[in-house]
Amino acid sequence: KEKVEITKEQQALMKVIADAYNRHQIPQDVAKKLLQDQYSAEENFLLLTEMATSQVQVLVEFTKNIPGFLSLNHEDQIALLKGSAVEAMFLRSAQVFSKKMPNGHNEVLEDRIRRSGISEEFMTPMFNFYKSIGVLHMVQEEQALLTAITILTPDRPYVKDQQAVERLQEPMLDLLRKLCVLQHPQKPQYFACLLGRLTELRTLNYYHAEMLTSWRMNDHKFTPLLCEIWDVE
Ligand SMILES: Cc1cccc(C)c1Nc1c(-c2c(F)cccc2F)nc2cccc(C)n12
Repeated sequence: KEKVEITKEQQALMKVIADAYNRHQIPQDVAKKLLQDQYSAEENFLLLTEMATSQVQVLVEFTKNIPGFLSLNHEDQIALLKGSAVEAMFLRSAQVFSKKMPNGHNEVLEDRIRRSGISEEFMTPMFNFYKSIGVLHMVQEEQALLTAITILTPDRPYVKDQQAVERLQEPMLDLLRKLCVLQHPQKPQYFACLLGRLTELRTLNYYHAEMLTSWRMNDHKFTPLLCEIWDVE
């Protein structure tokens, strides 16, 4: 049985990533608004747009705190952010959704999302993913590392220096593997399961692109930041 040890520098890396992840939380006022009294589909959509915009801002701030990210080629930094935004936001909202709020609020948030003019065909994969993340009961450090690993995916479109991204992603994967062994000793497959969620995440890019198109067809307005990160309008 191998003895799993987290080294000093891995502890330091963990602290930097976890602090960055916790420091940049979605403003509670935005999430709280969603839980207030009745809204029309239009108002629900506007609130979700505000929530999505703040999620992109939180994502950019978190990414800037990933050790080594700002030393990457600048075009590659943009390519990584644009290529991972949807996945990182699904991860973040899955975590917000699956535990952050007092009970009863999850149903209200789910109801708001379901009644915001988004068609059913996108709801099912979205909520299936939220549930599949919820059942894992990830600790904060695992969530933060998994998000950083998602952002540091070398084979995003237009990334030129993939090796430089791999060199940043590998230590995160190694640290996450050790953390899973230490946090979930009774589940030897836990690390593999987390990586399996990253594969499931990639399929959500497709649904998200479809959602954007259908919202635009119904003449829904986005914010400039959302237009920029997803090249719409
Ligand atoms: C904030 C939110 C939470 C849960 C579900 C949804 C539909 C949203 N809202 C959006 C998302 C989005 C996201 F922010 C996180 C996860 C999955 C997502 F579809 N993406 C976009 C893009 C343009 C406009 C909106 C309203 N929007």
